[in-house]
Parts: sequence; structure tokens; C-alpha cells
Amino acid sequence: MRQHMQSHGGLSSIIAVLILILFMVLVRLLIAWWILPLLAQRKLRKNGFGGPTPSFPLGNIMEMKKRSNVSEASLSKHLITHDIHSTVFPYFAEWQKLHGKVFIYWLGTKPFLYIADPEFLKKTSVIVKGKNWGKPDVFKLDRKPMFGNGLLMTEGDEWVQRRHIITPAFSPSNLKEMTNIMVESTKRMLTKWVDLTSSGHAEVDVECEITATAGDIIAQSSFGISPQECTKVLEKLRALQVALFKTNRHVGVPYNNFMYPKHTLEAKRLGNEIDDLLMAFIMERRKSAHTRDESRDLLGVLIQESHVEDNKRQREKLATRELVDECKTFFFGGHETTALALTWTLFLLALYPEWQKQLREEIEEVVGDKYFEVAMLAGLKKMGLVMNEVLRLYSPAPNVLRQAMGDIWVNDTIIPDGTNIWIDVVSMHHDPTLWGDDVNEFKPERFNGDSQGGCKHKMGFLPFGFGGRMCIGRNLMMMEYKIVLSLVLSRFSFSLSPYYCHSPSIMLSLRPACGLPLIVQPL
Ligand code: HEM
Repeated sequence: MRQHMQSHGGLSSIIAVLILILFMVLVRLLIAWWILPLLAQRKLRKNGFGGPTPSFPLGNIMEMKKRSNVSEASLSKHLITHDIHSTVFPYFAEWQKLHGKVFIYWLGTKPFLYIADPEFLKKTSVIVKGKNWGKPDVFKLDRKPMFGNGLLMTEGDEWVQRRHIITPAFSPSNLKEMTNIMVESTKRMLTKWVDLTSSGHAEVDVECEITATAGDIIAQSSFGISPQECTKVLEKLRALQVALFKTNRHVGVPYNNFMYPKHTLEAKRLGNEIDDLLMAFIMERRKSAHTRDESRDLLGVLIQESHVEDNKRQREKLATRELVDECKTFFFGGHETTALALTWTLFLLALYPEWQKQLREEIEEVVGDKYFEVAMLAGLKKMGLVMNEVLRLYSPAPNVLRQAMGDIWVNDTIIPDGTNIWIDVVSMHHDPTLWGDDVNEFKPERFNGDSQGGCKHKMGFLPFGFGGRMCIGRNLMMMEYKIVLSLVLSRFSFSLSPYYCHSPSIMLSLRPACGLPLIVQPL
């Protein structure tokens, strides 16, 4: 009997200890997920920033979803308007009316400082330089299968070192060497269009075609990968983007991965498969690096750096894992945004044929029947104006993300260490107080003689980000943009297909949700 009571007492103490442990774990989680973020929010609110009221554990996500659904339902897909902010970010457009251009909102248990005020942004960016900006932890984790710890996601000294290593790959002489690849890839695409049109198909899904060509260009010019191998990586990247976008909806909610186990596992699997493919290319190039004069394309530069460091046995060598992450980052970042800039351009030129005509005349004058040379690009001035106007109205990178690494003082305002920051580029590019009443009109001439397009604030036009972390590939993009567009315009005229539905939407980048069907006609 005594023995029975003793064992019963032992069991009770074990249960009591377990309950205590469980209680302590819950308290710790509550502190980490809610109390500490609330304290951070209080510090931010002391500055006078308002914002929608969050609830635990979703923050403001339900409201964001609700507003997105309402906006989608009310969108007339046949009405073409360039006033897209309230369509792509309906919740931000609504909250701006209530709380101004700087406020706090919550993704799950993470408070974010929303900024659509260029003056406020300027003040923070004067104080904080490239190296001292971080990237939000939640996105680093969530987008890991896509970018790993590549340049886009690195911070501090590691970012400085990587940026230093990678920059030479974008030197003018390296870019010049890429011209042939760009011309040949585009010509292959256009030959396909000729075949299609001669077999009676006048309609082409231009977004799909341009994306494949931009992928082919980055794969060949930066990694020396053949078009066939490139297709494999591109298909997986696209599938990964879709899977990530589906899991992305609850970013910031604790253990949100378990809410979409199928998509999370799929993203992980695809991420690993892309890693394996890239690893195989790297190994192949590493082998040949010993035997041939190594090319100075991006992969060549990265491999050379890792070799030099290997030989000297320095600590900061680029490990193979880091090479894979950089390749992933550049593969995706290097084709998706450029392809979208070209896609939105073809959409706008289809809508405004007088600009199509003007650009064609300029190309005839500058390039004519000659083979494309880099020196000709500067002569394509009107095309440059169109490019800027497209990047303003339909910015492929719709937002810029930051995290404060240390307290940031902006006059009397403090942005505390660890604050996540969401900069709304679409809002700033469509703000009538910055651009005037014609803000939502397609007017490339606004950039004539003014690289800021008449914007009243020099940080109101940010298609490539800002400061030290500005896009490293922007010169490559500009060159590719002009080459591809010149070749398309000089071989084809085009108009919108009656099946086009106007639905710009966000899937990491700003894209036409239903593609871009165009009626193309050989010239
Ligand atoms: C229309 C085309 C492009 C647009 C709109 C664009 C936009 C951007 C933006 C907004 C950023 C973030 C800057 C920031 O955080 O302040 C960025 C960074 C970056 N972009 Fe681009 N980009 C384009 C083309 C390219 C190309 C062609 C490449 C590569 C070949 C590239 C590679 C990168 C990389 C690696 C970063 C990270 C830079 C860093 O953090 O140091 N981008 N880009």
C-alpha cells in the first residue's frame, strides 16, 4: 500500500514538473512572440506613428487578406488603368488614408514600420549606410530556398566582402562581352515568333517568351550554361516561386510553415533540386578552371575568388555552399525583374502605338542594318525615357525591405534595433504629391533631361533601391533591355490581344497575373 502511494506520489511530481516546464515554455513563447514585439511597437508608437490594431498571432494579416479579396473582386479586368497602388497593395492604400505615409502594421507577431514618405526615408538613409542595414529575419528564413544566404540577404561585413568580390563581374568590359549572347538569344526567340505567325498564330504569350529569353541570357552570360540546362533551372525556379508565394501569406506567424506543409515541403524540395543542379555546374566549371583560361563571367569571378582564398587558406574564402547561394540569387534576380520590365514595356507600347513608332524610328536611325554594338546604346535616348517611365508605373521590384541593426535616430524619432522596415515603392511612384496630377499617365517625356522625371523628391523614384545596397545588376539590365527591345521592335509590330486582362499583382515581383498575350505581326 505504502509502495503504491509512493509510486503515485512520484507520478504526481513528474506531472507537476512537466506542467511547470510546459508553463515556462508557454511564457517564454508568449514573451518572444508577443510581449517583446509589443514593447518594440510601444517604442515606435512613442514617436507618434499610428497603425492598425494587431491581434495575436496573425497581426494584421486577416485584414490584409480581406482587403485583397475585396480589391480582386471589384477589379474590372478589362479596364486598363495605371493607377495600380490600391489594386496591388489595397491594405496599404487604405491604411495610408487613416495613418499617413509612415505607420506600423504587423505581419503575424512581427511589427513592421511602413514607409511611403521619401523625406523620412532620406533622413534614415543619410544616417545608415549599406553595411549597417539588415534584411528582415522573417523574410530571410521564408525565402531561403530561393536566395539562400546570397548577396541579397547578407548583412554587415559579410555583405561588404561579397559585394566587393562580385562587383568586377559587372565591369563595362564584361558587360560588353555579353552583347553577342543577348543578341543571339533574342534572335532565337524572334525566329520562333516568325514560325508561329507564318503558321497562322498571331497571338504570342509575350511574358512567357521574354522570361525564357531573359533566363537564357543570364544563364549563358553569367554562368556559361546551355539553353537546355537553363530551362531545367528556370522551370524549377518558377515552381519554387509559386510554392513560396503560397506559403508566404502567413509570414511572421509562428510556425507558419506548418499551416501549409505541402507547399513548404515542396519549396524545400525544389530549393534542394536547384542547389544540386547549380552544384553540378559549379563542379564542372571548377574542374575546367584548372585547365583553361577561366572566363571573367560571374561564375568565373566567384570561382576564381574561392580559388585564390583556398590557396592562401584565408578564412574568408567563398565556400561551395556560398557559391550555390550566389548563383541562385543571380539566376533569379538576374532574369525575373528584367523580363518583367520588358514585358510591361511591350504592354505599354501595345497600348500607345505612337511610342512604338517613335522608338522604331530611333532604332532605325541609331542601329539600322548594322550589328548591335554597346556604343549604340547611348544613342537610344527615347528608349531610355520609356524604360524609366515603365519602371515608374510598373516597378518590377514593388517594395524594398530593411531591418534596423542598432537604434536609428532620425532627429527626435527613434527606430529601435531590430525594427523591420517595408518601403512601398509602388506608392511613391504613384503619389500625385510627388509627381503631379498626371502621375498615372504614361508620359516618358517627363524623364527628358531629368533623370528623376520631375519627381519633387530625389528619393521618390527608386526602381533599383537606394544607397550602398542599390541593385548591382542595373547596368546589365539596362543593356539587355535596350538590346532585346530594339530587336523586337525592328522585326515586329504588336497590339494587345482581346484576351488580355489587366491584373497587375505581386508574386515577389510585380507581374501581369494573366500573362501578356499580344497580337504580333512581322514587319
Ligand atoms: C529591371 C530590373 C531590375 C530591377 C527593377 C531590380 C531591382 C532591385 C532592387 C529594388 C534591389 C534592392 C536594393 C535595395 O535593397 O536597396 C535589387 C538588388 C539586387 N539586384 Fe536587382 N534589379 C533588377 C535587375 C537585376 C539584375 C539583372 C541582376 C543581376 C544580374 C540583379 C541582381 C541584384 C542583386 C544581387 C541585388 C542585391 C544587392 C545587394 O544587396 O547588395 N538585379 N535589385
